[in-house]
Amino acid sequence: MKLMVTGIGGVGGYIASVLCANHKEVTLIARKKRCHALQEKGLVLHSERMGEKIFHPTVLENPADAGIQDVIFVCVKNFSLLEALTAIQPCIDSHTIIVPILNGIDHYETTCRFLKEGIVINALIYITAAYNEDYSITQTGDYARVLVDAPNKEHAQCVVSLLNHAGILDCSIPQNMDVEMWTKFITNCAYNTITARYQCTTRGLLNPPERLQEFHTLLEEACFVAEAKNIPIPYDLADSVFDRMTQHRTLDATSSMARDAMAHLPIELETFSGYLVRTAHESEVPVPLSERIYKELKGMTE
Ligand SMILES: NC(=O)C1=CN([C@@H]2O[C@H](COP(=O)(O)OP(=O)(O)OC[C@H]3O[C@@H](n4cnc5c(N)ncnc54)[C@H](OP(=O)(O)O)[C@@H]3O)[C@@H](O)[C@H]2O)C=CC1
Ligand SMILES: CC(C)(CO)C(=O)C(=O)O
Repeated sequence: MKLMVTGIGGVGGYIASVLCANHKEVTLIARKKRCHALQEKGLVLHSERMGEKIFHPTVLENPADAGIQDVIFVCVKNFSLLEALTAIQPCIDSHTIIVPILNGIDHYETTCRFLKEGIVINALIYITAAYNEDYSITQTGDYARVLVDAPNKEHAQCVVSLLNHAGILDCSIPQNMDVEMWTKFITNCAYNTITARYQCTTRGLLNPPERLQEFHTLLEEACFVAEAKNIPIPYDLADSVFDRMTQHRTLDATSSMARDAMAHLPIELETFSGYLVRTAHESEVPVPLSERIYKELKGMTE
């Protein structure tokens, strides 16, 4: 089976490691310095789930050189999605499965709309992973969980078979993918936004205490928007996400957007608060705190 991963950062590096540990024909797509580093040193993983590993898959800058693929995982930031999809088009025919594993709410629809061929899978991931200066990948924490779905369950099942490996990555098809997508989106609109705004870990939200209140309010506002879109989220979702993020994860945890903000890299602001605020306006749902923090983050990152 010919497998490709494009976007070898935190998420793509971990997904690629899982594939390399179990399959022979894996091609990684990376650009410039990252491509050269991966070609020279291999894909180096430091992981609480997988341990210390080095894999030596094929690494290319131009996806077209790899030819038609069976499955392609797209693991770039949301703002790089169209560029990455453009580059992989020569690798796609009508049987190719494309799995965009990104945060946000619209990457599945964007990918379906953009690609003329191929079978697109809806996917999301819970993980903490990041690339280091030497382009190695560090995964921390005891969780790495992917949820997938597609109109034809056999296609989604094919991705589960590739990714689900006990102790390394949990991958399954949920009962209601819309609810799962919105649950993740609501989490990101609040947790990623507040940790990026204050450039902090969860511990940094405890003091001053107003920050915790703001985190809860952001969760509530995002839940109101989901409800206005008739997404059947649980009635206590804001409370349960709040408890999960503050009580059941290490206080040293933070979000991918906070890490990017702290490193002065582009952030997925439009993917989270930008999209939420626009959707709230369309649905006439007031989201004053989301709007305020959206503007503040925009000012901080421009
Ligand atoms: N990291 C995490 O813990 C989590 C991340 N997510 C989500 O997963 C998605 C990916 O995030 P993450 O892995 O952190 O992102 P990273 O910034 O770590 O990695 C993105 C990678 O994509 C590469 N890239 C960008 N454009 C292209 C392109 N056109 N072709 C090939 N490669 C490209 C970048 O390389 P280059 O150096 O060339 O730009 C970089 O290696 C995001 O939507 C994020 O929100 C979700 C849950 C947790
Ligand atoms: C929920 C969380 C914080 C971890 O998976 C995340 O999605 C991120 O860091 O972007």
